[in-house]
Amino acid sequence: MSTTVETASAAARTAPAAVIVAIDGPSGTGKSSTSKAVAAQLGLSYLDTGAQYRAITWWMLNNGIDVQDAMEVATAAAKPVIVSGTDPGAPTITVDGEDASGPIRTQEVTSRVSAVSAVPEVRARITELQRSIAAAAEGGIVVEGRDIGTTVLPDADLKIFLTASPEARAARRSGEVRGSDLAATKEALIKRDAADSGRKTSPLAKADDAVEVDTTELTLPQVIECVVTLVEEKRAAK
Ligand SMILES: Nc1ncnc2c1ncn2[C@@H]1O[C@H](COP(=O)(O)OP(=O)(O)O)[C@@H](O)[C@H]1O
Ligand SMILES: Nc1ccn([C@H]2C[C@H](O)[C@@H](COP(=O)(O)OP(=O)(O)O)O2)c(=O)n1
Repeated sequence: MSTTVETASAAARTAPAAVIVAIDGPSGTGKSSTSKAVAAQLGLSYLDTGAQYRAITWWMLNNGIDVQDAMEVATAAAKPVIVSGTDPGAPTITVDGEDASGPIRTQEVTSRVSAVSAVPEVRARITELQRSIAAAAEGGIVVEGRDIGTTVLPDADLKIFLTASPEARAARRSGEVRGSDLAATKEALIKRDAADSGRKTSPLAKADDAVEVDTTELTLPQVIECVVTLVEEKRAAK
């Protein structure tokens, strides 16, 4: 009996406390790259919530749903089965059992995702899924998106809001696609940010208690180091 108690308390002394980290911000600020690296370095799970909104958008487009028709989108919102893998070293996403990780990154999905993700029934469904994934991550999790700190996980242990100038963000994004037009990338990115920030239901916003990190002049390793330090401080205080 006493051995069990001693073993349990020894484990509590050695295992780091589980932390829930919310990382939000607009497109191209470094959320995905930072979140994956931080989670991998600290042994946490990882969830890309943008991939889930992209996945439901991809399903709508494949199933003949008019994504400009909010009623049609709302009616279909419960149909696709979306499963996210939370290993930061190999994140996965399937829709109705099919690997969706490639097709969700097409230009067509990118240009439609803001309309679909503005529909309240879509947000309710995906938010519930995100909360259940976070609750199941026993060792802690880094969840990245637009409304994680404000709506999905308002009690997160640490909230980070990443920003960067539109110029830096557009340069990063267009650097990913060979031959892409920088001006057009910047215009599309600003348009998507405006749609995501302007929607009624849980818009892109910084939570009052989030730490804002401007990544414009920082390298990715510097941003990762900054967030790792913040997470370690929170863990130590738990
Ligand atoms: N601080 C940084 N400096 C330079 N490039 C960066 C930085 N952070 C991210 N990147 C690069 O910018 C691109 C977009 O980053 P990503 O993590 O996908 O952003 P987000 O998830 O916020 O849209 C990626 O190619 C990534 O490697
Ligand atoms: N928590 C979230 C995450 C993403 N979304 C929506 C709004 C975004 O424009 C799209 C795509 O998100 P994603 O993070 O993949 O976007 P990036 O192109 O990586 O910046 O999904 C959202 O509404 N709420």
